[in-house]
Amino acid sequence: MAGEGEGVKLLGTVVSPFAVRVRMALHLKGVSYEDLEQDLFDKGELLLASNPVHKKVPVLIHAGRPVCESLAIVEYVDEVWAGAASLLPADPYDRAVARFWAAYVDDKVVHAMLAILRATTKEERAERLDAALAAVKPLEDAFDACSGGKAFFAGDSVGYLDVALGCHLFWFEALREMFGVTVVDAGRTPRLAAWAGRFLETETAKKAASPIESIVEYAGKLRAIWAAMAAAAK
Ligand SMILES: N[C@@H](CCC(=O)N[C@@H](CS)C(=O)NCC(=O)O)C(=O)O
Repeated sequence: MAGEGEGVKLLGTVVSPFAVRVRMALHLKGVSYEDLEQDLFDKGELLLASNPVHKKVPVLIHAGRPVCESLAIVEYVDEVWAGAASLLPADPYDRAVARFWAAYVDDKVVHAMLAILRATTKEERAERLDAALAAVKPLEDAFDACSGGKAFFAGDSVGYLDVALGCHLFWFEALREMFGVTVVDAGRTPRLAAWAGRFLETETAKKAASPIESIVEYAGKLRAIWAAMAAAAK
């Protein structure tokens, strides 16, 4: 196994929630790394060679070897830098539950968020916001069982599921700025809203945060590309 102290590089972008997730894990574990900002509209050789299957960020390069997929990277970081507090729960059942919800976030919540961004009319966006609120509701319902009534999904401090969901809060905020929609809503999901407030106050969230204006700019570019593709397909 590669040594803990050997060179760590992160191929990411400042706006990628999945890269933010990895930055959060590295911060929690106290790992120093080099952040290599990628241009996703003009992918570089290192990214293509490091993640030839999906060609996506983030990729963590540790001692020259690439690790792909943000949740796999978080688990890798957790295992390699085992000296710092564990991100995943110690109990196998709790670990399985945390992994289940993290996969749920990346499937249902991310899908719902992108659907809002892709909407082309106000009506479509309103419908998709309802779907997004329905997608986050099960996480609201799971919060007490996961947290044991404590501040974070992982208990007294931030852990695996906190970073799995928390990395998306900056995009939620960008959607609010762009379209006035609120995905984690204090009225409908009060526990999640309170959790989000606490999470954003942590040093980890502050250190890894994406600037909202950069997300808005990037999201605008994506929407322009999708609109051009739709027009070309007509
Ligand atoms: N499941 C992947 C998702 C990564 C992902 O979607 N990355 C986006 C940026 S947020 C990307 O690299 N997109 C470039 C592309 O699709 O070509 C993970 O968790 O790492």
